[in-house]
Amino acid sequence: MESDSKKNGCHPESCSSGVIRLDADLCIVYLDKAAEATLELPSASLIGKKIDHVADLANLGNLMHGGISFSDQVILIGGRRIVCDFVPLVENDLMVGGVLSLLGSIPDSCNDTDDNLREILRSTSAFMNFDFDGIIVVDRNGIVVMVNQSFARLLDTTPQAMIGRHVDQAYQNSQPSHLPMVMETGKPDLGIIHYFNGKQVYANRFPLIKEGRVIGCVGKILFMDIREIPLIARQLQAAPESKGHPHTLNRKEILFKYDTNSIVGQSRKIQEMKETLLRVAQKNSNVLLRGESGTGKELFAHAIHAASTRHYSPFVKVNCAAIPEHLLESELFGYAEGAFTGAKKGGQIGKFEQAHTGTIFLDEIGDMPLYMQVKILRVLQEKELTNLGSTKQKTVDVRVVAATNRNLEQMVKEGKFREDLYYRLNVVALTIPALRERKEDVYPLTMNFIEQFNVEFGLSVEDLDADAWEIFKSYDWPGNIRELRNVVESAFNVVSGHLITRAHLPEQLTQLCPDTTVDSVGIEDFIRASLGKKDITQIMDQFENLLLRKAVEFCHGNKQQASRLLGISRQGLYKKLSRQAIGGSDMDDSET
Ligand SMILES: Nc1ncnc2c1ncn2[C@@H]1O[C@H](COP(=O)(O)OP(=O)(O)OP(=O)(O)O)[C@@H](O)[C@H]1O
Repeated sequence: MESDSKKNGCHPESCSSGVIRLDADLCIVYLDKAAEATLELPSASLIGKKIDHVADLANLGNLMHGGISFSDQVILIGGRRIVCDFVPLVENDLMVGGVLSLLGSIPDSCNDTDDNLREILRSTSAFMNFDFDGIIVVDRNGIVVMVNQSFARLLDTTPQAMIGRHVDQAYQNSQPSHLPMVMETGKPDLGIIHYFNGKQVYANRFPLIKEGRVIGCVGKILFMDIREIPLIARQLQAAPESKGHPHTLNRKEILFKYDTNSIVGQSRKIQEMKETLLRVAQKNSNVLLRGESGTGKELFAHAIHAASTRHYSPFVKVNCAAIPEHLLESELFGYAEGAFTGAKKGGQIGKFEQAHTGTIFLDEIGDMPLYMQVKILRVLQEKELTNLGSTKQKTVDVRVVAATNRNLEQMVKEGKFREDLYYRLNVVALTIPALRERKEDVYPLTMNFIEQFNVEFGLSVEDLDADAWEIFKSYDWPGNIRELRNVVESAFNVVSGHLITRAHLPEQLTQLCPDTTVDSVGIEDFIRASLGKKDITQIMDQFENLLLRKAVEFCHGNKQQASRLLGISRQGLYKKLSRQAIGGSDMDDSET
């Protein structure tokens, strides 16, 4: 029988913490009080010492020397196991030192790890952290002694929170671990499907046997989601053999165009929405996305799919407003061979079937005709559909994400939208706020689009000038993010330098925020209005413009005299007039 403390496990104590700064040779240059306490030596005797003289780093030492960061790894200090992170300090591509953060110790009282197992852990800890597949190691008592980041991430936790706990306590929201059973039988458990935090994973488990004795057990997750397996098989089958080398599967290839990271925005509203989205995505409920046109409803729909367990299955978009009414039914539900004149041989699969096991995105759902609403409701309720021209019922498993910018409640009242369908779709409603309600997102969105268009246009635009930013901030963006994106794109068509200025923006924006000129408000007010919005070159430009015009005016248009008045050559004056686009700047010899 295990003691209670063992059963409950122990996890790192926060008391053994601290920060140690190291130089390029991994000698201690600074340590805080907490680290001093953890090392149990006064700082004076530690400064200048090599870190591997005071701690057993095992293979982690190689990583530190190589300037490679790691987190949640175990080192030994005075026989105690301390969980730590390492971040190298790099200048001009050279490692100039690093910071070792001690996160907490795993108490000895909870850890009578076998020496043989300790040795295995010491020699494998470094590579385990970088393994893409999830790996966990428990000692013979079932206490987690090592777990890598991939594994912990699957459980929405960190290695630090798991190490030291009994494996029964360490898995949240999952089937109980089979590792204790494998240790009991001493036999490997291969190709097992295990339910882990909302996903079915494919795993192997091996007992660790030394001198005929089980000293622990390793679990290794081979596929983080078993739906990956047929996909990989399909990709391998389709691999071009003619190239002479096997097609290596890049996991990115099976990922998506957009995911939650594609949603740019730092406003509280958008951050909260992203959190809700991640929570909602894990469930299977239908989602209704509301928001004005261009707020990002489609982007959110993609992100929900990408964050859901359906993400290896298709995401199928249907724009309900764009499909001619007479084609809607066959588009959505497919048709059987010979269903109507001109029907394809073999029939056609509909959008719902295409989305089987995945997500269907019904955009502009408010534009769906009433008779089609009934049919959609049936698919949602019965999970069954019938192809046009057929009597055979087919089962479909789809999650519906619908979107609209129309007032569905009003449409229900007016009898234009079915109430029962409304409730079916509105299980989870997410309303994306208009851009004018979260102006703080204008900056990150603009910078994000600048980055995208730099690649697309082959330019190196860096920023907007202060005046253009002012316009962006005061404009209301009725077309929301789509309009912002279009404005940045149109600026890319005319910009030549590193900055987007007022001159590159469309009239609809600049008209609403007229420029303050010296002429319109006078010198004092112009300076007051410009400081902080325009830089010195722009302000001086305005003064030069005024001065040039006044000089030419004073000389009744005689540029020769005006140039003398300004103390510059005639050519110099023409150049300046031309640069400032002041009229009559063509060389006119008659004036000489
Ligand atoms: N938060 C965001 N971060 C980055 N890009 C965004 C964001 N929101 C929207 N976009 C971009 O803005 C454009 C419009 O977004 P989207 O098509 O998703 O809007 P929508 O609400 O579905 O519009 P509509 O109602 O007109 O169909 C797209 O190019 C999209 O990628």
